[in-house]
Amino acid sequence: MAIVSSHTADDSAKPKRAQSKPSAQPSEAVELQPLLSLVKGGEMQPEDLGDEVTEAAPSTAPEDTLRPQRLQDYIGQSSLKEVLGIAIQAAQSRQEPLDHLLLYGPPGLGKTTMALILAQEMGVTCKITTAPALERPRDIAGLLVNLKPGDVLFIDEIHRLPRVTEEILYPAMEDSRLDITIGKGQSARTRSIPLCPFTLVGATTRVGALSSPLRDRFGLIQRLRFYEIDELQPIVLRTADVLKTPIEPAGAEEIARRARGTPRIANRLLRRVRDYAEVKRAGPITAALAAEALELFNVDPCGLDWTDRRLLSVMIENFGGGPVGLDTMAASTGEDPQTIEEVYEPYLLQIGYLQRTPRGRVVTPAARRHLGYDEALPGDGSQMTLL
Ligand SMILES: Nc1ncnc2c1ncn2[C@@H]1O[C@H](COP(=O)(O)OP(=O)(O)OP(=O)(O)O)[C@@H](O)[C@H]1O
Ligand SMILES: [Mg+2]
Repeated sequence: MAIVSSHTADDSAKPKRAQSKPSAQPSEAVELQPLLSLVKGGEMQPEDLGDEVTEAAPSTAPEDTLRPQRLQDYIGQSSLKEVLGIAIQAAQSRQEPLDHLLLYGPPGLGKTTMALILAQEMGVTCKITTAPALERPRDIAGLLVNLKPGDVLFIDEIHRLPRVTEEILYPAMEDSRLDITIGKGQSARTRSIPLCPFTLVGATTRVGALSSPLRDRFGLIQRLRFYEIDELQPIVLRTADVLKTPIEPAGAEEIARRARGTPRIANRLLRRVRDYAEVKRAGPITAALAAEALELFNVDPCGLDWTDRRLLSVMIENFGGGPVGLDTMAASTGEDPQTIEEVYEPYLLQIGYLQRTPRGRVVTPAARRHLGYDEALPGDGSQMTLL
């Protein structure tokens, strides 16, 4: 079933709709006019259509209320903003849709937010869906035929698109054309339906998992990087303002320092600190209060949580610091290998606590120091120089 939610350019005052997730409640069937005309003409059977293509019900999901609406309010990612700012201006002056865009990077860095901003800046609607919801060709067909000129179609986790669905996207992206096969066996025929030119924005945490034909059809491929503390601090201040939570700049900085370079985590930590401050009736969030609360929630001064510390300490204690293969790390910690690779490892690599070598992952002396282990044990990052 394809679940899609729409964000229109002028809906900032309306309640925000949920980012599409398979759990969203379907409410209203999407029009399938061009396909329906084929049904009326007897060329397609009604069962050929995606009868479950639906729109998600409006929602006030906390994440949606915190998203900045305009490019100028999107903090950090300066080179991404510059590239997209130019692309928007050029597309607007030519009165064309924006080129197809692939955004990749670890979770929570602002990919969905950027897709919504792009639609807002272009004055079009953003339809949001996620690849696992596009199981069958008719799911994606139903979405494509309903796009208006210039609309943004945002597909989250695009590396998970099934092959059959992906192949429908190729002519749609290149020639604004939908090729569908009608009927089965010997009587099967292919029909082409013209589509409105649109912009596909794909998001993924695993750009390497995309097939090259799909990757090559994106005109813009942009990576989101982790945020610096001085970029996360204004994000925390802005969120505190939206949540009407009194906070001092130093309090916001303390939260930013422990947020693993990730806005979503910064916002989540702020909510935890806000709870703590309210329960303790502590007044505005100061640096000391933020530190006290986050210690309680097991978030250390570098932003490492219980799982990060466990991954590193298992590697040090059981494998002399590495090299350790991903599957071995997963088996020894009980974590899923993909979660380690996509969620935990990128930040540990970024802050230099983990290194990847051809023989596996290695814990660095800096990580040993941080966790209070003896730095000079065999198997630590000093072996790296030999590899
Ligand atoms: N540059 C930014 N400025 C302000 N807030 C941001 C920024 N980037 C992200 N956020 C906030 O962080 C939260 C997570 O962002 P978003 O959902 O866009 O991340 P994502 O990259 O799509 O994550 P995922 O890979 O898990 O889908 C949102 O609530 C958003 O408000
Ligand atoms: Mg997202």
